[in-house]
Amino acid sequence: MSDSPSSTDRLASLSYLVSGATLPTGERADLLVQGGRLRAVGRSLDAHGATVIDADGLLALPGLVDLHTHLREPGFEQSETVLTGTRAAAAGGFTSVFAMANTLPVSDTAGVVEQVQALGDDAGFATVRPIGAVTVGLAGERLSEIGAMAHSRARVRVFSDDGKCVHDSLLMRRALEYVKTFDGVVAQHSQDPRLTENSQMNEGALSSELGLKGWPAVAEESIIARDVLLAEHVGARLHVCHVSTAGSVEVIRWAKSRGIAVTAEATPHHLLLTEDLIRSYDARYKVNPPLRRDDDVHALRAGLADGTIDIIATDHAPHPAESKESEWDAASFGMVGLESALSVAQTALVETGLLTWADIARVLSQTPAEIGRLADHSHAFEVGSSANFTLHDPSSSSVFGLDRLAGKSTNSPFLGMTLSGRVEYTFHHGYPTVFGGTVLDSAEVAASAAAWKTGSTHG
Ligand SMILES: NC(=O)N[C@@H](CC(=O)O)C(=O)O
Ligand SMILES: [Zn+2]
Ligand SMILES: [Zn+2]
Repeated sequence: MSDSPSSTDRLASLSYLVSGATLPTGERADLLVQGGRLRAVGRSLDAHGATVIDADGLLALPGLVDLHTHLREPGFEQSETVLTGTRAAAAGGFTSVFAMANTLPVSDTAGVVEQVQALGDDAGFATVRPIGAVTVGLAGERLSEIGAMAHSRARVRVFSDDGKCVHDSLLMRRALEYVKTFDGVVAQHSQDPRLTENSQMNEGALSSELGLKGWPAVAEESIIARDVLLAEHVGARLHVCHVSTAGSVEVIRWAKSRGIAVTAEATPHHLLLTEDLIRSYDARYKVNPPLRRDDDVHALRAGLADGTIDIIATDHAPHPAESKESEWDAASFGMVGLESALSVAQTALVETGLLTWADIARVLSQTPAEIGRLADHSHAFEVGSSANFTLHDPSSSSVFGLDRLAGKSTNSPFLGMTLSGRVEYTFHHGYPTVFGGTVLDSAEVAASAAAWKTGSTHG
C-alpha cells in the first residue's frame, strides 16, 4: 500500500463509465464514477478517457448492507478477520457490514469498537460499522458502556449480545431505555436459554427420528413477544435477529399492527433451506436458530413480501473446518453467507415472483442502512454521492462452488447447490473491489481506500 501524493493523485483521477446497466426500476442507464463519487447518471454518457465497463445485461444495485455479520476479529482470526470478512462481503456485492460483538475481547467498550472500525477503514473492501454488546462480556449480567460506544468515534447505533439472548427482562428494559436516548436500536437474538439447553435442531418429528435434542419454536416466539411489549412500553426501537418460525412472523405482524417500533430480519438460509438437510448429519447445516420446516420458510418469504420482515441479513458466521468436521453434537453453530446472499435472494424470492429487484434493493440495502442509521451511504444512484454499488448478472445459473467464497472459512450450506445470479463488479466509495468477477488484490483496495479518505477530507 502506498499513499504517496502521486499515487493518490493517480487514483483520484481514475474514472469508470458503467455502460448500459439496468437499474432496479428496470430503466437502463450509464453511470460515470470519478474520484470516488458518482458524477453522472444518464444515457449515452461520454467516456472522457474513463475505463469502460460494458454492463449490458447487468443489474446495478445499490451497495448491499448487511446488518448482521460476524467478522471474528479480534480474537477468532483463525475463522475470519476484518480484511477477509469484508473481502467476502465485496464478493457478495456488499459495501457495508455491521460487525457483531461476539469477538474476544467482546466489543463492549469504545476501544474495541473503534479498533474494529479502523481495521475496516484500512482494509477498504467495505464500510464496517461495529455493533456494541448490550451486556459486559455478553454475560447477561450488567449493561456494557453503551453510551461510551455510542459517543465514540465509531458512533455505534446497534447493540446486540448476538449468539446469546438478553434474557433478563429488566436488563432488556434498561438497554431499550438507554439506546432510545440516541436513536439506537437493540438487536435481539431471541432464544429462551432454558427452553433450548443442549438443543441441536428444530424440535419436531424429525428431531425425534434423528435422535437429536429439539429446539422448540416457542423458545424464539416467547422472547419476541416479550420484547415487542417491552419496546412498546419504553417507546424504543427493537430489531429481531434471524427470525426463523412462522409463529414469530405472526407475533411481529401483530406488533407492527399496534404501531410498535419493531424491525426484523430473515437470513438467506432460513429463506431457502429446511431441516430435512440434517438427515445427512453434515454440520454445515447446523445453525442458530436451526433450519426449520417448509411452512416456516414459506411464512418467512410471505413476511418479507408483505413487509412484516423488513430485511435480509446474512448472519455470516465463519467457523474453521475442524469445528464443522466433528460429529453433529460437538460441531459449532453457524454458516457463512455473504458471498451467496444475493444469489439465494434471487433464487428464493425473485424467481418465485415474491419480490422485485426494487424490493431486493430495499431489503438488502436501503432498509438495513436505515435501521442501522448508516450515514452517508447512497442507495439511489444520486449524482454527487459516494459511489457504492454492485453489478449483478441475473442470467447466470451455476453450481455454487468454493471459487465463489472469498473469506477465510468455507462452512457454506450452499456449496454444490445450483443458484442463480453472480456478482460481477462491486464499487465501494467509487473504487472497484470486485472487477469482472474477480475480487481485487488487498493492497490495491487499501490504496483506493486511502485515496478516497484523502479525497473526502480535502476535496
Ligand atoms: N448463527 C450462528 O449459528 N452462530 C453465530 C451466533 C449467532 O448468530 O447467534 C456465531 O457467532 O457463530
Ligand atoms: Zn444470533
Ligand atoms: Zn449472528
